[in-house]
Amino acid sequence: MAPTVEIRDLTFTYPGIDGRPPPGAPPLIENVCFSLDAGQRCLLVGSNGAGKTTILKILGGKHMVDPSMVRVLGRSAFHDTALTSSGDLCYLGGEWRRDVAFAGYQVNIQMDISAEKMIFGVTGVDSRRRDELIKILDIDLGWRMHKASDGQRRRVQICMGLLKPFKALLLDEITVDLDVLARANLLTYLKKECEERGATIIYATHIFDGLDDWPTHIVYIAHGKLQLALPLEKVKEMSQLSLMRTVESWLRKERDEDRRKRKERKEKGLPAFDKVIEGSRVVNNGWAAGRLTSTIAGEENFFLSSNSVLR
Ligand SMILES: Nc1ncnc2c1ncn2[C@@H]1O[C@H](COP(=O)(O)OP(=O)(O)OP(=O)(O)O)[C@@H](O)[C@H]1O
Repeated sequence: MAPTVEIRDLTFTYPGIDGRPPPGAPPLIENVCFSLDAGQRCLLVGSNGAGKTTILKILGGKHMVDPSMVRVLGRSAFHDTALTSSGDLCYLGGEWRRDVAFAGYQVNIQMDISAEKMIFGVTGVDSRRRDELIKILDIDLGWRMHKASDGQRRRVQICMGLLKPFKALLLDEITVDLDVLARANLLTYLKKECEERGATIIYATHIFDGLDDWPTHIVYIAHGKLQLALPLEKVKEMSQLSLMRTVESWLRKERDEDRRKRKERKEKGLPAFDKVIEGSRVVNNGWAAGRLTSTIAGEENFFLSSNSVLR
């Protein structure tokens, strides 16, 4: 069976305003390869700025790359919007933290609206799944979103995000606001989703509480390059430390190496940090709501689209 997520030689540079990488800009993500099968849960780890969010956004179809570089359920999310609109592929992170899709609109999660209205506004969902999520996340349907705490608001948002039975889920640290119990319950639920339904999850996080036995795989990225993609057992064989201490040791080594290189550059009279190439920052973080031309017909028709860069 084909892997659920397949990344082959993924290379990416944020485009400038003209849609092309600025001349001289080095790739931000370089030759990343890994794949995950149905039922697997991957922790995506790396230091700040390593490229985790960028990879998740590419997988989620928010930045365009050559469709041969990333396949989710055999398709490219950027080129085939049905992958996300059907709920088969779900991305929770980034922009999603501020707004949620509600009854076909983007809604700010701090509006004066009840949790019940938000959650029941998502149509076409299985009521048993909805009830289970409400229970697991311990949501009071009477909460008013504008008066709810950050964590309460986040629980409603996570509930809404998970209502459709995804096949692939991309999580860019969404549990920071959750209390210990809500986070533990959510992690247990997500594990069950993989074991019972064969869902595949990639979870980028810096919080390792309760994660020692949660993932099946670990992927470590540094400076946009793959350092390691291994099953959890292999990582445990390599290190006697807890997962958090293991990752900490990798990041410490990486930082020491970076410092050593910077020192060497300084000694040679070069600037310690690489020169930042101007023009590669995308306004709105690469997201432009809507498309000028639908690409739902598939990637083979994509050359017809006038919006080949942002979506
Ligand atoms: N829209 C953008 N345009 C240009 N460069 C960007 C953009 N967004 C992020 N970057 C750069 O890409 C690199 C990787 O960022 P990314 O957000 O993917 O890292 P991350 O691993 O998720 O970090 P963190 O752990 O801090 O969330 C960073 O150097 C960042 O400055």
